[in-house]
Amino acid sequence: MSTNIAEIPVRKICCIGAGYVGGPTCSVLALKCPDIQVTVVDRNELRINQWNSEKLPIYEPGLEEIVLQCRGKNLFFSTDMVPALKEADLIFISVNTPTKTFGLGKGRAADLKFVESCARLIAEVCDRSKIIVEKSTVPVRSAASIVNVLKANTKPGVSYQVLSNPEFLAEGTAVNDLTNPDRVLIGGEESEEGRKAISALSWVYRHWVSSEKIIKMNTWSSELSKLAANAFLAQRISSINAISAVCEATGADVSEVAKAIGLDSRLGPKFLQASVGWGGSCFQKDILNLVYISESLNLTSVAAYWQQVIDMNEYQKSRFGQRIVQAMFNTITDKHIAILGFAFKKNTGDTRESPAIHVAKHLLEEGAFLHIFDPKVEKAQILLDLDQWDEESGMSIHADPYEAAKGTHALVICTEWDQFTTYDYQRMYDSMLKPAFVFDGRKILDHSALAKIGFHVETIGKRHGQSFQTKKIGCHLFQTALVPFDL
Ligand SMILES: NC(=O)C1=CN([C@@H]2O[C@H](COP(=O)(O)OP(=O)(O)OC[C@H]3O[C@@H](n4cnc5c(N)ncnc54)[C@H](O)[C@@H]3O)[C@@H](O)[C@H]2O)C=CC1
Ligand SMILES: O=C(O)[C@H]1O[C@H](OP(=O)(O)OP(=O)(O)OC[C@H]2O[C@@H](n3ccc(=O)[nH]c3=O)[C@H](O)[C@@H]2O)[C@H](O)[C@@H](O)[C@@H]1O
Repeated sequence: MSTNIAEIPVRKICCIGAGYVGGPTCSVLALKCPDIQVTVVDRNELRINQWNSEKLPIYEPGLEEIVLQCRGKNLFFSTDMVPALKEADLIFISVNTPTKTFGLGKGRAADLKFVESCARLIAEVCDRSKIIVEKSTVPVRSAASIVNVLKANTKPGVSYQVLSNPEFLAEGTAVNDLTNPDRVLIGGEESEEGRKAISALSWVYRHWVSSEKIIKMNTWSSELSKLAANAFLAQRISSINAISAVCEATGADVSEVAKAIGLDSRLGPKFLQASVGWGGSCFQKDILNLVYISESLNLTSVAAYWQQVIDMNEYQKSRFGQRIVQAMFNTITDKHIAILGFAFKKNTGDTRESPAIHVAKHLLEEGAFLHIFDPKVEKAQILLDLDQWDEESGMSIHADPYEAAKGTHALVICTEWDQFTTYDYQRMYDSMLKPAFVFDGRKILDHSALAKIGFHVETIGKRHGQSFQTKKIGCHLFQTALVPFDL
């Protein structure tokens, strides 16, 4: 579709929601579109103050530079929602869409109360027609609900076009994902007005995204594509994690298997890193949402299929925790264990659904005392995530990895931070109790170098070092945990 820039009057954009999506997306938008004024609004005053301060509310490589360059020029953060909404030509709704915690669909359906309240506010305060862009991840056909709410409350003479424009950025690489997207989806109504709205949003993206990457489609396809993309990505990790369990039981090495699979050009090498399990704010909630939608449509086999992707992830997280206990002679009560990495992945301070939380809780329940270190996660966040335990009874949180390791029986790697590969593990080993264990839940360390130092090393998807348990300890408990043959 050709777009005539001069005809499209998008001069002011407002984004509701200054979170992990709204903040970075609008910062890049402001950087790439100096002719557009972008205002990000949020009802959370603390968050807005942080966006306006020197310490941004989220850590994302490359983001600070962009905010500093654009803030106060064509990028603004505010809690004053009404004027920003009234002035905007186009409004992004980028609020959270968590899993419902009560009522119909509890534990599975997406809670759209924040999206709905945005639609109500827009209809209440705006007195001229606008384009509303659904940026949040929502169940398929949500745009219809937004249209209904808007129509029922709209002022006379005002009309809205609602577009679906899901976001595919991943945390830790958000700036690069936004500046070089694989694709931009724009779903809209199949009408003249719908096409005009799609063109207007497309014009905004055309400031930096080539037209071949801007894919126009019907609204429901666009909404469903987002859920499907996350489900496929998570499914891939669950699949390699399922294979990792077979590797541990047989002597195959999951890294070798992943390499072999990934060289098939039909499959490709990405997202085949076996791990302690996937985390993050979206995979779980979006798949649960897909499961709920499928069940609601009486597609029970489809629902069961996607549910299994989540179940496999739960299995993987639990399996890792159990393996730590088993390897440490079936008891970790009163033992000191260092957890290196608490974020759900590297290059972010976000801990939402982090597998580290699951592992830490498992170890705490088994009676261990934890020493936690993460380069970017705030202490208060860790205490909040592990709120049943406090600093005296269960854990201490460290600002230095060597301090965290000192006097412990084991190191547990839960996040794949690059700097973890450069630490002086000899120094850590010398300060630890013996035998000293390493449990590498991310497969990032040099295991033979660690074994040379003297560590007993266990990792995902590789049969664990039998020699230590069977030859040196010889306890029957271990024999049962091991596979019945030696390679
Ligand atoms: N986090 C991520 O990497 C990605 C998230 N998404 C989707 O984007 C959406 C937003 O996710 P995040 O940015 O991570 O959420 P978030 O929780 O970091 O931010 C959402 C913000 O919206 C604000 N908010 C909620 N209701 C509001 C209202 N009525 N008025 C004003 N502000 C309101 C909240 O105060 C919060 O600051 C979700 O649907 C998510 O599934 C999509 C792609 C990537
Ligand atoms: O909708 C969303 O919120 C986003 O969800 C994911 O992004 P994100 O969760 O930020 O990060 P990912 O890189 O996908 O990692 C998710 C989890 O999987 C784990 N992972 C990833 C890749 C891999 O090979 N193995 C693996 O265990 C990561 O460590 C992390 O815990 C998707 O990658 C984004 O495209 C999507 O926009």
